[in-house]
Amino acid sequence: MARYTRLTEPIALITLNNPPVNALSSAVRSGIVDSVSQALKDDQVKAVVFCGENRMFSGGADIKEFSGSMSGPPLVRMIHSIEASEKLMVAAIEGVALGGGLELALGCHYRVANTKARLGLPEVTLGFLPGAGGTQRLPRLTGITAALELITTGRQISAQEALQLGIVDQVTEGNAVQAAMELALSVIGQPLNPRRLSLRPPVWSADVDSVCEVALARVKQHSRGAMAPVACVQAVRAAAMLPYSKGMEKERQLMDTLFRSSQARALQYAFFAQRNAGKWSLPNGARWNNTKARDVQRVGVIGLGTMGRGIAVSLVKAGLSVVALESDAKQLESGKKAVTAMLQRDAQRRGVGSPLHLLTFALSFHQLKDVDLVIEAVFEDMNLKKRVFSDLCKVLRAGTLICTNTSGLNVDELAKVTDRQHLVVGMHFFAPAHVMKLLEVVYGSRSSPEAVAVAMALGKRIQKVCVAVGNCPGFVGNRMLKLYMDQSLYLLEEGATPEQVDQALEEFGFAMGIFKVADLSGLDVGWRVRKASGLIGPDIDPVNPSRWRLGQRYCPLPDMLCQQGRFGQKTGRGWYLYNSPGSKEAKPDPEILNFLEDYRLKYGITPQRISSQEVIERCAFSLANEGFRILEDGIAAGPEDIDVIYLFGYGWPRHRGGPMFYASQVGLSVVLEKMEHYHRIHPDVPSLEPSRLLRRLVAEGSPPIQQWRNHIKNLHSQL
Ligand SMILES: C/C=C(\C)C(=O)SCCNC(=O)CCNC(=O)[C@H](O)C(C)(C)COP(=O)(O)OP(=O)(O)OC[C@H]1O[C@@H](n2cnc3c(N)ncnc32)[C@H](O)[C@@H]1OP(=O)(O)O
Repeated sequence: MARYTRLTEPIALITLNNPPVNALSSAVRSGIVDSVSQALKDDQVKAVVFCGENRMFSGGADIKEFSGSMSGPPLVRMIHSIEASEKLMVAAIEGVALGGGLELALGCHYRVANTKARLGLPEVTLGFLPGAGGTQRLPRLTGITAALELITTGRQISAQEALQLGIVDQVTEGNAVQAAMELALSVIGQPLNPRRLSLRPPVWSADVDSVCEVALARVKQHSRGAMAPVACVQAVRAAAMLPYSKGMEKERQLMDTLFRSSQARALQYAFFAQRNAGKWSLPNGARWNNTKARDVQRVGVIGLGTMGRGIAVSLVKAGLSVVALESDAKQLESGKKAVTAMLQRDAQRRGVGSPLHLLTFALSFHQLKDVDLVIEAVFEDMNLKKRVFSDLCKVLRAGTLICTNTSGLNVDELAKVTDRQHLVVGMHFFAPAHVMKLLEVVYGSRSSPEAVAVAMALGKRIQKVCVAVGNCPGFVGNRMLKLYMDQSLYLLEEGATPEQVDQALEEFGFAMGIFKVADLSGLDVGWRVRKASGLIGPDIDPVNPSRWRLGQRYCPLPDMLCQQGRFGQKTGRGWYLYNSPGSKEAKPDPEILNFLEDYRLKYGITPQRISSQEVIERCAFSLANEGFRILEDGIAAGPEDIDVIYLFGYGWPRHRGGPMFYASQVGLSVVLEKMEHYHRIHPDVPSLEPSRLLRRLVAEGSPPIQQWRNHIKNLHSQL
């Protein structure tokens, strides 16, 4: 797990060997300790160079080990003895040096990095701090301000930036091991104490308190209740105030608290859930590792509205050739201007050449004849999409895939109008499509495994987090969102205000409360969908709209707002008031409070005091309860996929893992009890009834989330 090699006379090479990222597992740490001791015993060896197998230094501590009992040599002690060694230690960094990987390098006396290497301390993203001395050594190299920024964000930096910050001593375009050996040979014999970061005094300066306060305010604003960024600031502050040994004590105390926290468990779960999502499987047994995706080079994008523009930009940025089609010259021109500007801005920001040569703009379907795959992104209207699909079949080559960007329309119904149902899949992008990371890849009943594989591979290529999901109204994300929105609206009817609901959700950690999100997306969007689905029609009294539709409770509040022209941010008024149309700052609107009071009076509803706890329980548990139904229906392969969708598409706080993980943490029996309670009080809301799978998991002793897939399999085999 760590290979020891004697190089030229005075140098030994220690190669970390634990593919794919050379994580510092217990075996690797043991290997390093043994190899260092071998080098120390060999009188001929004057210097040691550390590197990683396959030109990858190290991705840090082995995250899998955190959930078990830790064994092997502790990282802190190992790095300390490397730094304290009387022989010269040099890190040769290629690929990445992250977390414990970088901390190991910081324990070395010199660091050399290849130009393409990336360095960082991302522990904060896993709910930790750099607990192997990183919070004490890094500030002693870079100063407090840079260390605070790097450690509280977990940002990865280039070798060049690391050189500027003093984190590495040399950057090489060539082989870092070779460069590290040359450096070692040139400094052998020089005193090592000045190179031992732990011997440096605290990095105190007169403005330390104010710098740390600013950092604390920033992390509190961004972290939405996450503990780790706050602990990172406290640990770095210690490096400014205390000698190294005392700073290390502080680091350890803070780390102990974080290590035991449910937030750290949630963040590590999220790390693996995200990577698991790429390992898709379909109910028919097709999987990511038994299905080949053919190559896609040229993609057609139909419709250059908001979604089509973002999709085209994502594709071009990934180096794909794109034919972007619009139905009339005016729309094409405005789409072209927008896409071009977005791409040019991006190229400028990244300091790369403009990729506009990859783009062709078209008005005729014939220009799509030689594309490998089409993404239709026209307006969310089934008939319009069907027309586009059948027109496409007249020009496309036989094997070309047709993907629809829809947020919930029936993929099977669309596929039926084509001559290639097996090559039709949904690709549900999230707005703005060039920014949002999530992509739901929707397989219909006839979609072939190859079509799913192609869509998933394309999504990965354009750097999306892709989740394969089955076909049902709203798929996974929006199907669950509907129930979450319903509960939020019922809470308004029962006595809450939009800001009260939003505040509870934001304190829970959501990026934005649901009413602010609704204002941002536009209330008219859902209004149109409700009209199209027959929930609003000529038989509904616009003045006293019914609160009972299609056999269950219905909240007409958003329709009533739309009737008043309150469409959200775009009209300057929605659930909140804005300074002007398009402005983003949401302010409570007294008119809304009066409107809600009148509404309750009109319908004889006695307002209740709604606690934040009730807001969270009704919203978060409803999401999870529907998630269980989605699992029962086989629409998502596992709870991790649902959580990834909520983390990347709906602003669910990462330090709470996702709605399914949250339910598992709160305790499934608690969730069941609460759902039973709310369903008893609101029997007119069928979705509050606990799902069968939730009941079953509780009956089976509430197994850990990692085992749910087996229980779901058993459930399916008994159906
Ligand atoms: C205290 C805490 C200390 C001291 C720490 O060091 S905590 C760990 C800090 N390190 C990190 O947070 C780095 C995490 N890893 C990554 O950011 C990326 O994996 C990568 C940049 C190193 C490589 O990215 P990429 O090439 O895209 O590959 P994947 O992300 O898909 O990863 C490949 C597989 O490796 C597994 N992996 C990655 N890092 C670790 C790790 N530190 N410990 C254990 N396993 C790791 C990852 O899960 C993938 O596994 P499979 O899905 O292929 O099974």
